[in-house]
Amino acid sequence: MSLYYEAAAIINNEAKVGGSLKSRIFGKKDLKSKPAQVFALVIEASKWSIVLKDVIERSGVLEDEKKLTPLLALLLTHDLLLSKSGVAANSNHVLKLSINRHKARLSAEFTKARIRGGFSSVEAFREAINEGNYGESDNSSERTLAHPRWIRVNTLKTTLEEQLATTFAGYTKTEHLKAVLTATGSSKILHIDPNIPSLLALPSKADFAKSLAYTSGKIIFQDKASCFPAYLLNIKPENGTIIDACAAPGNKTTHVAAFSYANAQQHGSDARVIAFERDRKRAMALKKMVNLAGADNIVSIRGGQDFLSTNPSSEEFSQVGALVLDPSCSGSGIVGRDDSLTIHLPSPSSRATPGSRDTTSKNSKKRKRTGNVATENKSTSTAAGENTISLPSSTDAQETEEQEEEPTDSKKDRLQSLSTFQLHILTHAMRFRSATKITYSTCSIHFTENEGVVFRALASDVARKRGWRIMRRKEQVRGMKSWERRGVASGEEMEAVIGREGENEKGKWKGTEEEKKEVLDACIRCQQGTEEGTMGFFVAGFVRDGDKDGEGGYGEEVEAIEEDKEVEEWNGFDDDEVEVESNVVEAPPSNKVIKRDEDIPQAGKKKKRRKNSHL
Ligand SMILES: C[S@@+](CC[C@H](N)C(=O)[O-])C[C@H]1O[C@@H](n2cnc3c(N)ncnc32)[C@H](O)[C@@H]1O
Repeated sequence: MSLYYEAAAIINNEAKVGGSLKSRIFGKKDLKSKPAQVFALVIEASKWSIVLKDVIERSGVLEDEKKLTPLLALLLTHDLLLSKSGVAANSNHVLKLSINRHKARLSAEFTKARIRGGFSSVEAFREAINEGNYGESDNSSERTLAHPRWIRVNTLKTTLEEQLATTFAGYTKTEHLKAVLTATGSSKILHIDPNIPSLLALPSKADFAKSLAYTSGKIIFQDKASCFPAYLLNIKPENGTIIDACAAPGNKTTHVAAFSYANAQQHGSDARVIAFERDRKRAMALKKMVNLAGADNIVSIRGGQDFLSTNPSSEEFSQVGALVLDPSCSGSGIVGRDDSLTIHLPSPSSRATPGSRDTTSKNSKKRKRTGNVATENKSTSTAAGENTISLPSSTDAQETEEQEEEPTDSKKDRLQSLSTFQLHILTHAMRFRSATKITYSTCSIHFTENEGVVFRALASDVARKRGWRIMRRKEQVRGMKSWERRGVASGEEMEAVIGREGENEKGKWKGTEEEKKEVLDACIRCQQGTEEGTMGFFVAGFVRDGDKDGEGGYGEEVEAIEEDKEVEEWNGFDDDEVEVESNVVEAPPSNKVIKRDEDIPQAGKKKKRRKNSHL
């Protein structure tokens, strides 16, 4: 099969597998073409498709070449006109012959498109395409909200002021995040986040991956929501050593290290963080990140070590005063930065008439970018009459979730087993002798993994015996207290975790309506696709008075876990798939409207974890 057939099959997801485009290509064992070549072709052709669609239609290729599908025509035209090495096939290959027959017309239409766009050279045209400026409306109110490029200034190595004066010199500050969300790719604006210290929002296409500041660890790509847990911990001298229980790839570890260091500097104490990462491979990524961030003197990495196998009463953890828990989750809140890959397909029967040639706006920059359309197997027609293949944007993904009726039984089961594992991590953390503060977070939008786990943890034996309670909103650090999006729960969801009046049900939370509201108000949520520019995320803090040191023995909820011989655990999508592998691009499964969670079982690793021996 040629490169073009293989690329088309991948885009159409004929193998019906989940996961990112990258993983589908690089994980496909029977590819004849080089995976990197297929990947590059798909990405480049999708970027140019907004131009090539018109070029192909105006050339009438599809009317003359009945064997070419719109997608094949697009891929071939891309290579014919834009690849240095041309169409990658033998000169007598049927595809090469059919596209070559139209070379003169295609080239002429491409030149016209370039001139209409006001580009003096192909290089200038390419630059606009790469920066996402082509096809953008000039009117910011007409532009769709893009997920910003969040950049955390790593205060272990530099300061916000220094970065503003160097890496971001030439950028204009805006008070309004929305200006960043609707900015064109080349806009040099930035917004200093009002909630998280030393955090910046830049337009989504801002590319600092090759900047010295990034390669030297002075700036870190980290979604705003992902900065909440370390900040909410509000590290104080009395917190002693901090544990990050689920650390790789290390965004939160290095953030905690930065806060610990600042705290130590201020109070003349030591900064010490212990980072657990059960997966050895991921522990290597963690080590790299910790070194790059200049946190290696602060963070001691326990690579390949299961946090759940630690003994909370052991001497080595006697100084642990606070823990950050960011366990594996369904990842349903993750916004793949590049998951809105959209391919504009030429229509088979729309050779432009002379009149229509003239009506295309002189400058396609005026044309509004086609909205992403959740598609089925075939390309779909948008209201604008465009055929596109696309993955839902972050907003679409959210809508898909909301439109979803009842979660299926298998999805419910999966969330249930995830939440059992998450509760286990949380109640284990509550046993550390000197611990008085915990943050628990997920990048999930599901109650079961979020507020549900919080209520179940509060009702656990260990929480009651050791005096753990929710960190109330009024006790939270300023930027978190002022964050408006708080915990949510429907009556039905609450029923699952709240005990009935007059009944003594094991592991069920009991409290007044007022107390329930207080817990929900203490929980912090982020929602993807909003004007807040975050991914979907959840975090809650727990505190206790240090003088209450009940036994904290293993309670009923853990016994319940022990009864399952094995805890099935989903390893989920992790931050690194968003922040570290920021180039991951997803293409659509071919046969259905995408629901993020449906991708999960194939996309990540599902593991059977043996129950901990010490429990
Ligand atoms: C959501 S990711 C953590 C992301 C990380 N906190 C960050 O901000 O970069 C969860 C990680 O926890 C690890 N993990 C899951 N269970 C664990 C356990 N019991 N002990 C240690 N690590 C665990 C997983 O391998 C995975 O790398």
